[in-house]
Amino acid sequence: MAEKVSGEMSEDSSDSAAAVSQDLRSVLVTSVLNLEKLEIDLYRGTHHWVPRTRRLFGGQIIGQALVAAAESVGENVLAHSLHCYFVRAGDPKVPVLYQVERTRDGRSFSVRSVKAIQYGQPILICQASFHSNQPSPLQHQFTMPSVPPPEDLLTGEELIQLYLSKPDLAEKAKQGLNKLLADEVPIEIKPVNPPDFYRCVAMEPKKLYWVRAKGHIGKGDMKLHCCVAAYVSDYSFLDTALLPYPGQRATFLASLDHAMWFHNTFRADEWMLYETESSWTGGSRGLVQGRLWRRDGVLAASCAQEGVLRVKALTTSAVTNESKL
Ligand SMILES: CCC(=O)SCCNC(=O)CCNC(=O)[C@H](O)C(C)(C)COP(=O)(O)OP(=O)(O)OC[C@H]1O[C@@H](n2cnc3c(N)ncnc32)[C@H](O)[C@@H]1OP(=O)(O)O
Repeated sequence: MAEKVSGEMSEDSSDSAAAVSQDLRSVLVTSVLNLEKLEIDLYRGTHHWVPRTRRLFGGQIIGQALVAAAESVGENVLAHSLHCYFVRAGDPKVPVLYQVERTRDGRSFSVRSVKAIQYGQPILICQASFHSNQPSPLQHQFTMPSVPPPEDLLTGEELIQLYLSKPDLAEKAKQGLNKLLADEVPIEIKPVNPPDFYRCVAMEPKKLYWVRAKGHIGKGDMKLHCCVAAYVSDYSFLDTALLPYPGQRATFLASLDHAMWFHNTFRADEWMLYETESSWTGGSRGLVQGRLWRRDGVLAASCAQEGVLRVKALTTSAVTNESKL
């Protein structure tokens, strides 16, 4: 019989003392990243939130692939990096199978290859590397940008409500915002520098927002926090590259690859600052880089992604009504 893995981790004593009720648990750990084990190194994952593009959310596939890879390594190693290619669109109508290949186990590092499969074909290929914790005299990192704390900022939902309260809002824009509100994304965000709704001037391709998984995860297993962060890191990442182009609407936006490096321990259910920037666009593609900061200023993880960006010029009246959350 198939068993569930990873999502339901053991609680540490402070969490069990708090007796976290089931409905406060993050859906990311109870469902999305809770894979069904079918065989040794073979898992099945199901979907929770599906974007309006009707293709599977890339972050979900990466997070699930990392759960599958992490199941096959020792307890004392943590993911330090992953490199993925999205080779086909994921179909939300069927589950995804994850097949793990144990590429190498060394004294310090273990490498795994994971293929995410639908209809017998790979939709994602992922290499993940795990490392045992080792001390080092070499330690440096950039400094976290100075921003207002999450408590002083509006959530994505509150910003949408604010935009919806504008009396002269066009019907089409209202519909778009209401659809956004209805989305059941298992992530909470608080933008630090949200573009003004009516803004139709080019912005620097840089974003800053506080982000965390919705619901409670607990201190628990650092491996699982890495999987949750992998999920979160793909959310609203690639659209950073569109900020300089208010006159263009994306007709096709899809990530081609995603890389991630984990530097320090963190909790994915606590606010982290996501700093994203796009260093380049061209040839219908765009490159974005991201840094996930713990709120105490420690750099938790770095990410990079290239995506396809196909756009269409907006008419002047449409530019003013486009939502740029
Ligand atoms: C943004 C965050 C996310 O999570 S995105 C989700 C994760 N990423 C993904 O799902 C991407 C998965 N990968 C893919 O879908 C494929 O690798 C992609 C990127 C589409 C590869 O593209 P390609 O090799 O062109 O595939 P294809 O021939 O099957 O075409 C797909 C659709 O694109 C169109 N297309 C192709 N080339 C052009 C072009 N030069 N100009 C305009 N359109 C083009 C094709 O006609 C095809 O369209 P359609 O699907 O038939 O409507």
